[in-house]
Amino acid sequence: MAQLQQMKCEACRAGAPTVTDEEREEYQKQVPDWHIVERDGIPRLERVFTVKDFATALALANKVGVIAEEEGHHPALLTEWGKLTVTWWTHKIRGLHRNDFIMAAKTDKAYASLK
Ligand SMILES: C[C@H](O)[C@H](O)[C@H]1CNC2=NC(N)=NC(=O)C2=N1
Repeated sequence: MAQLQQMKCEACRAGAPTVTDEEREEYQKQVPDWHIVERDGIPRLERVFTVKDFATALALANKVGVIAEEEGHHPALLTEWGKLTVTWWTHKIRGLHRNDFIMAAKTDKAYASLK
C-alpha cells in the first residue's frame, strides 16, 4: 500500500464512489489516530489535536489550511485553546473518499512538524 502522506488528491467529482469498507480498513491503518463520526448522515474522519495553547492551535490550523488550498480539498476546523479538531469528508459525495484519508495523513505530518 502506497503512503497516503505522499499521495496527491484527485479532483473530486459528484458521483465519485465513496471508499469501500475494505479500502477504509486499509487506509485507516495509516491514520490510526483518526476516527469516523457520522453527522447529518455523513461519515467524517476526525481527530482532536492537543497543543499547548491557542496560538499553537491557530498555527496548526493555518498549516492545514495551506495544505488544503494546495490540494483543493478542505476540512472543517474547530480551533480552541489547546485543541484543534480537524474533520475531513468530501462534500460532493456526502461521504468519505481516498482524498480524505490522504488529507488526514498530511494533517498528521503537519502536526508532527509543529515546533
Ligand atoms: C470547486 C472546488 O474545487 C470544490 O468545491 C472542492 C473544494 N474543496 C472541497 N473540499 C471537500 N472536503 N470536499 C469537496 O467536495 C470539495 N470540493
